[in-house]
Amino acid sequence: MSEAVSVTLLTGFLGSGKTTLLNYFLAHNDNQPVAILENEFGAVNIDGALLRGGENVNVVELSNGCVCCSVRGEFTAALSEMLDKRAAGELQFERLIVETTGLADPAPIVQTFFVDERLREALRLDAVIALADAEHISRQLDEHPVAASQIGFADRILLTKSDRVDEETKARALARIHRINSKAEIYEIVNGECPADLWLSLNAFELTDNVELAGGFHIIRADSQQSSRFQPFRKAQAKQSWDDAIQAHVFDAGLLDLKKIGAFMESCIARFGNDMLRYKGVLAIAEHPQRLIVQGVHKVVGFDYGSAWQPTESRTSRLVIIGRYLPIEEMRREFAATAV
Ligand SMILES: Nc1nc2c(ncn2[C@@H]2O[C@H](COP(=O)(O)OP(=O)(O)OP(=O)(O)O)[C@@H](O)[C@H]2O)c(=O)[nH]1
Repeated sequence: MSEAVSVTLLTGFLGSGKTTLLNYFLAHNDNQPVAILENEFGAVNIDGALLRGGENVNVVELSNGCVCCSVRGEFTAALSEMLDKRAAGELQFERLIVETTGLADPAPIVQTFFVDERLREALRLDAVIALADAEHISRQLDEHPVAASQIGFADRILLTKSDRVDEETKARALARIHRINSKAEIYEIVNGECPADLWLSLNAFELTDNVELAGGFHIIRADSQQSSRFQPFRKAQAKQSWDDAIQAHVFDAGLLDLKKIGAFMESCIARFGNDMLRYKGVLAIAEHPQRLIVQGVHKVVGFDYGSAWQPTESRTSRLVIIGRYLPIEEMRREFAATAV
């Protein structure tokens, strides 16, 4: 059986720049066979000239509704059909990019890749990329809960259109995005000019040891000699608060008891799994030489042992949960009680 196809899910509110990013990618694609599944209510947004030039690009449109509403049906069927055609040699692609409509909640789409058996074997979800329009994201978050869900699910966030806002507006947008998802790295891009390796092949669903929080954002300018510049978040902005239902919560501790942390995770997933969008932990287990990694999307969870602790390292545990309506104080108490 051939290797699983790497899938990137592109999300972001209406007009956030998804198609612009795709067009930039296609214009700079080095002929790698790629398929794009578009869910755009019939509108052909991908630049036709680019498509004609790119013989290794296949665009499939899913136009009878929004993927998040028909996820068990049309979306799964469209993916299966693409896989059938690939197996029959009618479609060639090593990579699949799914562009969702700006109004789609990524939750059911992400889950499809883990729940459907055939898709789970043939496709490997690489990462969820969310685009956020620096000019409009604050209003979109105020008015549309789905905008927070898109950001909450993301492994990486691309902040677009910063050329249209002043520094103050950008800083506010960044602080709010970071409060919803403090784990995803943020890259500021203009007109889709983003090197492909910054949003493709991130392996975000692998059980890796990394549970760092983003401390700032990267500025990408295609015309710049320097390809990327890191800028820490402003301290003052971090104090501001908004009432987005979705938020990132960080739980820190030292050594944990294996049975207790197992029971805590199981109980959280059973009680609150529907409201836990994404979570990841790198945990130090008493009397165990390796890190315990836990990673999940709602009720789909994976555990594994990662790299060994070095003698010089202090064994600390960190769990980050991006969720909504969570009884955080109660969860903090329960998490703390799993310490040895
Ligand atoms: N000034 C500026 N305009 C941008 C930038 N990125 C995208 N745009 C423009 O924003 C508009 C919307 O971009 P699209 O790429 O169509 O956005 P989309 O997310 O695909 O939109 P939907 O498919 O409707 O959800 C287009 O006119 C783009 O040219 C940017 O960084 N700066």
